[in-house]
Amino acid sequence: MPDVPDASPYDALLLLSFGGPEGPDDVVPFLENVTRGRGIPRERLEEVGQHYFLFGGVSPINAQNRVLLDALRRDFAAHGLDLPVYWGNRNWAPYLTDTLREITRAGHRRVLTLATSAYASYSGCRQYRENLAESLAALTAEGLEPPRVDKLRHYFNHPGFLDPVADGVVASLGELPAAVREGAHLVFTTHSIPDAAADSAGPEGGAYVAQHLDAARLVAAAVRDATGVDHPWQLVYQSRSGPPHIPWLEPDVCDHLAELRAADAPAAVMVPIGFVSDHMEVLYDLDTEALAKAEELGLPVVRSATVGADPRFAAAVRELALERAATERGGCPERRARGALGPSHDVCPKGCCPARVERPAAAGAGSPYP
Ligand SMILES: CC1=C(CCC(=O)O)c2cc3nc(cc4[nH]c(cc5[nH]c(cc1n2)c(C)c5CCC(=O)O)c(CCC(=O)O)c4C)C(CCC(=O)O)=C3C
Ligand SMILES: [Fe+2]
Repeated sequence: MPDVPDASPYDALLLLSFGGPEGPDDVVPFLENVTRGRGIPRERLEEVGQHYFLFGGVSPINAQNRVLLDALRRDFAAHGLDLPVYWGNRNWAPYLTDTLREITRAGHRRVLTLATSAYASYSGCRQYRENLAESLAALTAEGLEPPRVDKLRHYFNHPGFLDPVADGVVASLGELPAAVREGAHLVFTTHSIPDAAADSAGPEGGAYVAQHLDAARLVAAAVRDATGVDHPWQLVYQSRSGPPHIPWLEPDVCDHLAELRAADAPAAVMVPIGFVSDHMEVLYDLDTEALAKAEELGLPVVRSATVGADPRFAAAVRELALERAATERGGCPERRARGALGPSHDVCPKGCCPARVERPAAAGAGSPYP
């Protein structure tokens, strides 16, 4: 008789994502939701709106999440894990508050959250926790008694995240012309954030860049093991917004491609390590803009796959959920993680990834919703 996995005290898993428009009429209201109170220049918003209109006003992110949802449910069922999976977004339907209301009405009391962002930062972690707190407040105001909500630890260095990324890079190298393959550079790319946000990311600061560097190093090592070739690599940034006088993480991916060309690099693989699935940043900023730049430069470039709904990632989510459940029951489960940083913290401490203006944040120390 195989072991029945024990998720107690948890009784539901919440897939928490960004959300995106599903048609042209959604684009402007979606952007208004995203940018409310954030001081993003009007021109930047119009520009980003155009990226969505170029794809019929449809972001790929919701379809990606539906596939992930399905993969998680199938993986849980196949392993006898009885943990219902719900999906809610911060910025578009299905909205987080509606999903948490459904979870509350179904009688669930302990919810574990999987955010579709693998790294620490204000935008990638605390902002999700602030939105959880807002939704819990809204439900409380409706007279409901919402469940306790926790968040899974960062998974950037989990084998179930790293292995699919590494396989994607190996596959992309295989798509490059044989003559330039061996000398190809690996261009790991992630969302730029303000320098100030990078400095204060995580419990001790600096976690956003440190986590990306470790993940990139581990993937580059896995690629070397698979191909026998030590490809040079670098971490670069994309999708910068905000006013130009505020410093954000650099170099930009397109500038880096130009530098590679100038240095006579024969080819490159762009590895969108900062993104869990094919978001608009991948489809537009990389596949449209950066690949056009590469073409203009005459540099052969291929973009490698995101993790998406890879079965190894779904299995990693199951493993992380069971790990956290065991920890909550007072046990000491194995906590798998590769690299120099070790497994990330389970509970964000009070000052983790601080916002410019402090707001209540759930699923961490100091949450008003214990
Ligand atoms: C670190 C990070 C992630 C990765 C972690 C995670 O995945 O959460 C991420 C993801 C995403 N960002 C997304 C979309 C947008 N982000 C914006 C604005 C911003 N992002 C920022 C950072 C991040 N963003 C920042 C510092 C800003 C500036 C304003 C602010 O401080 O908030 C804007 C406004 C326009 C603009 O300024 O570009 C849009 C439309 C979508 C949906 C894409 C789709 O539809 O597929 C996704 C997954
Ligand atoms: Fe963003």
